[in-house]
Parts: sequence; structure tokens; C-alpha cells
Amino acid sequence: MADGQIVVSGLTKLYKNVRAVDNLSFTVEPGRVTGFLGPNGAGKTTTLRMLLNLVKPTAGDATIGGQRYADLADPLRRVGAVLEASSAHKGRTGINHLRVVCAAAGFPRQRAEEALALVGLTPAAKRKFKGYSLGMRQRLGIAAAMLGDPQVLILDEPANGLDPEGIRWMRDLLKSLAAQGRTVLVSSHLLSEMQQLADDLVIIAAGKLVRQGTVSQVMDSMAHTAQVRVRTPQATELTEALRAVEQATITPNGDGVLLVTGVDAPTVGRAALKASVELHELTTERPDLERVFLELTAGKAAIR
Ligand SMILES: Nc1ncnc2c1ncn2[C@@H]1O[C@H](COP(=O)(O)OP(=O)(O)OP(=O)(O)O)[C@@H](O)[C@H]1O
Repeated sequence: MADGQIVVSGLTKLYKNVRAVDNLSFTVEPGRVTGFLGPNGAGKTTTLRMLLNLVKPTAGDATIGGQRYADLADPLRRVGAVLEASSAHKGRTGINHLRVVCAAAGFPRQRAEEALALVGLTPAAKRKFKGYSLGMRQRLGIAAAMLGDPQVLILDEPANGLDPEGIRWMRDLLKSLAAQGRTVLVSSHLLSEMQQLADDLVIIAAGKLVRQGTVSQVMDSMAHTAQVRVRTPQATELTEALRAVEQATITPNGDGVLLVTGVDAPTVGRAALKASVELHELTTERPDLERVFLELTAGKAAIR
């Protein structure tokens, strides 16, 4: 499914004087879940809409398998999209909604049942849409996107409004779809969720790319913000020893614990050994994605 690659190249969208998306370039690979992250107003929705030919770019372009969405021969079989909480005719049942979409798109009728089963909505097939919870509406939206069995799935904030159980379900589904070789691009501001869900991350702020890479590459690129936690019954001696080490910043954290930034754990260990200081604990605490994200997007998250 190599033709499921998404390439965004120099994409720009100007709304009057707002640069919603600003010369943005990144790629999204098949067989992986890619988290598209950014603070509110970063330009995620605008980017996804340009990708799907719903908004015309001011400059640059976006392709799926080498072609613009508008040029795809059979877009509904190639790309499934869930852009907002699914809407459907309120009095229609879930299954009928999917049958109507199937008929309009020319998909075989039984795809409606299959897609409903895929999202676990079979028991609610004959209930009316107006009685569906937000979580059920999200599921129905995904079912509709999957009717054409697309290689590429694009979802804008799919976890919005879901309870923890619903979020876990969504995570398992998206991972399994990626494991089948599909391209899964998911926008979100739920960073902890992305850390568990995504293989790759594309982080934007104020319309611009901030970072792209695997989750661990992005974390590693921020490794300098990691801190070393060290516990010793000789905190005063260790503080003195570390003061001699350039770049070390030491913050006492009570109970014999020192938090050290600017140097790695082996450096702290060597300083302790040299000063004959006994250590009871020495660990590197990596920043979590929430902290990385806030640092990467600091100052750019202003409401625009
Ligand atoms: N149709 C429009 N007309 C004018 N400005 C717009 C339009 N659509 C989006 N914008 C502006 O473009 C910027 C990016 O918006 P966008 O919705 O793409 O961000 P987002 O990252 O999806 O944010 P959120 O997480 O809040 O949905 C914002 O400043 C927004 O106000």
C-alpha cells in the first residue's frame, strides 16, 4: 500500500491577514498511525480540509499516493475522512444512514453491515440517530468513512467527547487499521492520548511545522530537557560536587532528593563517585509528551 503515502508540500492558507497554514511540509506513511498535533488554532483542521480538497490552498499542495485528492479516480475508495462528529438524518437508524451513504457512493449494500460491525455498533443498528450518544455518533462517522474500505483514513479530533472506554476502543481500532497497512492520520490536542496511540508525530503551531518524527525521535529531540533524579543521604556533599560540574542546575526536592538538569545521569554518578557520596537512587526522568509539546509550542499558542 505504498500509494497510501501523504505528502504535504509548502502548503499555505491565508484568510485575509491570518496565515492559518504557513508553508507547511510533512509526510505521512502507510502502516502507521500519525498524530497531527497542535494547540487550538494551529491550523490542523485547515490542513486536513486542504488535503481533502474542501479548502483551496493559497500556495503549495498536498497529495495522497502522488495525486491531489481532486485528481483521485475513486476518492471514496481511497480515502475515508471523519472531520467532525458525524451528522445524519435524526430520524434515520444507524444502519439506514450507512445504506444511504453506500447507495450514493455506489458501494455494495452489505458494506453497511460490515462497517457497522467494525465499529461495534451492530447492537444499535436499528436505533435512531437522534438517540445516539456522542461516542456512538463518532463510531458511526468512522463506519461511514470505512464503507469504501479506504487505504487512507483521516480523522479530525476523533477522541473528542469520548469517555476513557471509548478512547481505548478508538485507539485499538486505529492501531489495527494501521497494522493492516493503512495510512492513519489523526489530529488531536490530547497529547497523552497521542503518546499512546501514534507511531509518528507531526507537531504544528501557528500554521508552521514545529517537529516531525517518530514519537521517540520527537521525545529524544527534547532529551536535553530531561532531568536526573538522584537521592542521597549526603545531599549537601553531592550538591557541592555537582556545583563543580559546568551546566548542572540543581534543585533540592526534599527527602535527600536532588533534581539535576543540564547533565546526564552518568555525569552525576561520576561526580558522586569522585566525592565518595553514597547514592540511593539515580534515574533519568524523560519529559512526557505534554511537557515536550508545551515547550515546543510555547509562545505560539496565542489565540489567533
Ligand atoms: N474560514 C475561515 N475564515 C477565516 N479564518 C479561518 C477560517 N478557518 C480557520 N480560520 C483561522 O485559521 C486558523 C487555524 O484554524 P484551524 O481551525 O485550522 O486550527 P486548528 O488547529 O484546527 O484549531 P482547533 O484545535 O481549535 O480546531 C485560526 O486562526 C482560525 O481562526
